[in-house]
Amino acid sequence: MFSFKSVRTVVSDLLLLSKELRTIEFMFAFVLVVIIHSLRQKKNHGLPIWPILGMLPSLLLGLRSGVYDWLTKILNHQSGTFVFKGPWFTSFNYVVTSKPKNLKYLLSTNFSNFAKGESFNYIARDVFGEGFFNSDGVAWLLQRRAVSAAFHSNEFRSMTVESLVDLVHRRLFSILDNSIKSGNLLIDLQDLLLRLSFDNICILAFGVDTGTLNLGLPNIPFVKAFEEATCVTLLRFFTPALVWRAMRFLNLGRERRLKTSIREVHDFVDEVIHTKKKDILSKSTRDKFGSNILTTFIAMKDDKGSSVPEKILRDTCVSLILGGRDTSSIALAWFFWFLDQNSVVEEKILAEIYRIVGERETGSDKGGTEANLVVMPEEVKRMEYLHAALTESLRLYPSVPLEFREVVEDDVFPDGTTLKKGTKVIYSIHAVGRMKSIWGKDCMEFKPERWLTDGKFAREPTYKFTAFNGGPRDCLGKDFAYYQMKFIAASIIHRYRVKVERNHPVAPKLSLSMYMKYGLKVTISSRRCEN
Ligand code: HEM
Repeated sequence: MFSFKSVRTVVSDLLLLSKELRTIEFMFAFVLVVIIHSLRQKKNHGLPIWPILGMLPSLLLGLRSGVYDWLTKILNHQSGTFVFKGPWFTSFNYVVTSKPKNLKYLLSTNFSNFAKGESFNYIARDVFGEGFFNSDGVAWLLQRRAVSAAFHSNEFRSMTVESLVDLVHRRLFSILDNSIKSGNLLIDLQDLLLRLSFDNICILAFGVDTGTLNLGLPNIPFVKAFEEATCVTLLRFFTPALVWRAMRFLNLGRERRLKTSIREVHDFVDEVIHTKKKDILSKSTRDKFGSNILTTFIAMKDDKGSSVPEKILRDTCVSLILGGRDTSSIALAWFFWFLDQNSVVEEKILAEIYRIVGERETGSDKGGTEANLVVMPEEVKRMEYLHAALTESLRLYPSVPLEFREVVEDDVFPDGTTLKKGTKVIYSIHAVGRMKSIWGKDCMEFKPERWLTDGKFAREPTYKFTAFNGGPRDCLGKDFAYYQMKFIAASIIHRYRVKVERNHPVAPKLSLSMYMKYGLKVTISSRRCEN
């Protein structure tokens, strides 16, 4: 029998339940509306915008899957520009672009309104200080002028030729020959190329032979520390400032590793500067590699007769290593990976080398098939197809994939995007090289021919091919880099066949420079055996 009381309890329980159900229903509906609303933002903004977190969840997913391709996909979808909105109440917002007309405006037309800026300078200051990659105004201009004068001197050019012959023919070839003798061992070509360009820039810029490409491939702690430092610095750009600053303050995680790496990088460079200064003062040892950028910097005096401060010397050296070591070796690693999949291109490069060295005057080393052939500087310059193939590789895998700027005064991009003073701008060099609107439907294919007109290399404007930047901040080492890359590539291709390991994983690493994340594992065989 039901009592009146128990019926009342059941009814009140049911009422309570239905109230709770309604609350749950309401919350569910609310969450659904928020999700639908956030996802619908994707159509207009390129990414969902979530309450409080903004676009951060998508960025975290993008960082996991590969940030360069992720950005390129959004940029292609958004016709070349989108605004990244970070969490509420933070300044973690960016205008991201890859539109040529915006780039022309930013790099050249209104260059002075797009600085490296205070916030980016702060992010990279721990590693690069006030070095030319990380400074604006007078500090940048003075370093640029000094580096430019050194790069364009005849002495620098002839030293480049000399040191490359030694590094490639004596050191690199010994290692490659050894690997053949030992039964075609797997080698990491990217690692060898990085060692080569590191030794080369240290010889040319500092007059110091670091010998990382010597037989036995010695471990130099500086190298690992440098790679770690550039990697963590890039991650800071994609982390809300509050988070990475807190991690730095508490000495946690990657910020802790960064601190150790920076110490090692600075110790190495300080030691180089200290030794050079001692050499100059004592004059007891003659500089083995003649004058170099560092000795020029040490000797420089301002109007008041003061020398360049030690800190600026260090910052310039660290920037020179970044510019000189990573860029051209990484570009070569991607290039050899492309060649492995494009045997026709490799054959064309080989044919070009044979044709050009075959035209040498009688009496000189004719040796198109000569094993020890040393390619001469004038011959390197005439290698138009090789130049095109390297450029094509850089289009798809630019050594510097992303660039960062800050807007100085309120402005508007030519595509109509509003830029408030202090807006942070990222331009994706990686995306510019992969836009259908610039390169056509076959933009993802590796085709050196797209750079050739009547067999001659035809350059594109710098705001379409931005691998070397453009305008007043364009790459000062471009000619040097092309010479170095062409000389190394021609020498290797002429003498060896390079085969990439089957199923070798290939992906770009997240860092300031676009290393191959897993290196480039290859086997080498001698072409002599084929003739
Ligand atoms: C494939 C090879 C290279 C590529 C793709 C490349 C790319 C670039 C890019 C994108 C910039 C602009 C950086 C910025 O403003 O933040 C730059 C600047 C610069 N690069 Fe290169 N670079 C290469 C090789 C080199 C080499 C080998 C050197 C020197 C040994 C060098 C020296 C410089 C210098 C000094 C600047 C500073 C320009 C300035 O801020 O005024 N680069 N390079």
